[in-house]
Amino acid sequence: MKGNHWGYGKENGPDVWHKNYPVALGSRQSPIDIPHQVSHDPSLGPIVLDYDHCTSINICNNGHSVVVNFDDTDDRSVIHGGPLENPYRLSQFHFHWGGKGCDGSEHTVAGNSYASELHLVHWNAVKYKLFDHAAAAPDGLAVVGIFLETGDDHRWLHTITDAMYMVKYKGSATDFKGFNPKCLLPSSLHYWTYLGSLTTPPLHESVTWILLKEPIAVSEKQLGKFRLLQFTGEEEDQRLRMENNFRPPQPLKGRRIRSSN
Ligand SMILES: NS(=O)(=O)c1ccc(CCCCO)cc1
Ligand SMILES: [Zn+2]
Repeated sequence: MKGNHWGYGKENGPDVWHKNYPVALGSRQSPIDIPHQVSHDPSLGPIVLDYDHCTSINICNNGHSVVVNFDDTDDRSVIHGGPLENPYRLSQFHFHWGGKGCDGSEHTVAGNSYASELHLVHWNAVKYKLFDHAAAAPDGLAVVGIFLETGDDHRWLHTITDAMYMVKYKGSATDFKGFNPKCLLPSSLHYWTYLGSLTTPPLHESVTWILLKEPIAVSEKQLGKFRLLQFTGEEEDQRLRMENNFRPPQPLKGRRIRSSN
């Protein structure tokens, strides 16, 4: 991986991330496979997403995914409840997906992948001053994972896919105001939760994962628009289509996965 930064290719993909990020071989890495039997924990309350005053800022292509960033300078959009001791502030959301007709989720359920996975990234601003401090702390982040399966058009996803032609190349960004990710939630907020990590470098073991059991449906056409994005910048000779930007499941290493009701 000399010089050529981490990515999802043969030379710089998940199998070699450990060379620059040794925590890749750690004891609480993500994603994982969610097995059939998960212990139900009646003490686990509902997860609450207070996004009514959320402020989206822009949508950008960071060379690894397409990301919608939020104003997280105050507690205007937080999640709380469930396994969380504090409220966690919404910072950004992004996606992971596969190639045409291939699955691209990061977490798998009883060995099965979904077409894509949406991550709503939140940080513990009660205990940490900055996102990057929280991102390196064991109780710093809470990521809500939502599975996407192919089916009917998603009524609201078009606002995101329509903006993608503006952020085709790595390093591009455009205004993206007034988007409330509540419209991307499934009808049920039942979830699995476990302690894990960022699924991309720096792979910090700082994430309380909250995976919603119910997937949302998006059309193959909508997913196809994700694949118009490129890993590479406008000025680069190589034109690498952004797809298969997912890390495969990692060893559970004795961790407990809990299920809300
Ligand atoms: N795929 S993920 O939700 O685990 C995720 C979320 C956020 C980051 C950015 C970490 C920046 C550390 O300074 C990286 C990965
Ligand atoms: Zn992610």
